[in-house]
Amino acid sequence: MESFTIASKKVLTLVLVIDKAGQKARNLILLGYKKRGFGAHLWNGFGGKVEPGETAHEGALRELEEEAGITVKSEDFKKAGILLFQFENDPVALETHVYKAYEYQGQIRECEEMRPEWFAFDDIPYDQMWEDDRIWLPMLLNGQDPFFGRMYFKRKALEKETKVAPVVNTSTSAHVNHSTTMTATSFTTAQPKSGPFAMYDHHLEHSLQGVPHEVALDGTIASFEN
Ligand SMILES: Nc1[nH]c(=O)nc2c1ncn2[C@H]1C[C@H](O)[C@@H](COP(=O)(O)OP(=O)(O)OP(=O)(O)O)O1
Repeated sequence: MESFTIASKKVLTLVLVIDKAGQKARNLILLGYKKRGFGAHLWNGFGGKVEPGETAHEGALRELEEEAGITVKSEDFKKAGILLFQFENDPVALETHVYKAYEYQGQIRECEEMRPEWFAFDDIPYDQMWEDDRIWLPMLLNGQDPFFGRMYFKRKALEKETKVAPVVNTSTSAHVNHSTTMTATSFTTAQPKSGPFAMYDHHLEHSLQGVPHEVALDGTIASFEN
């Protein structure tokens, strides 16, 4: 039975850097190819867990520097939204604070976790990104932020035919043929062995709305302060 009860949450950050005067006057977005960890093998913004004593804003700036080698002045750093990711039967919700920046300082560099690359707005690799990105990233790029999104990753049953070997009934020596259809429910918040995160074994539902001043999330409050 599906359950989306939140017992606790992790606060994460996600930063999108945009170059409006990019190559050949095309708008560009900086994404990172995640080489390991949560979301490995996907292109994503830069970010991670907010550390104790840090605000989401501070954590986002720190992660951007760690993962892409660049800094953004506080006044150029804008909150674009909050996304709450919930996984069926997982009581830990991921509250992700999304930021955008149009200016940055420093030299973009690869690190052991992320390989940064610029993409034209019309060439964003949505099929190699988290499934929810195609819902809210266009809003961010079109200036339709701030937004609040609640994304539900539901389990999807996978039909798997498993033929069980014939069983020999020793008392009668008769062959009894069993052919069983097994249904495997496959879902994980960890990464799959290969390819993008659970692209085939979950089903995404979502609701998006403008951000109220404070967002109540089953008893928890996410303040929408920058
Ligand atoms: N559904 C989703 N869509 C999306 O676009 N980004 C997501 C996402 N779920 C998580 N993220 C982002 C948020 C955050 O930037 C990153 C996960 O950060 P984590 O810190 O958990 O991962 P790491 O394994 O890199 O851990 P660190 O050791 O903290 O760097 O993935």
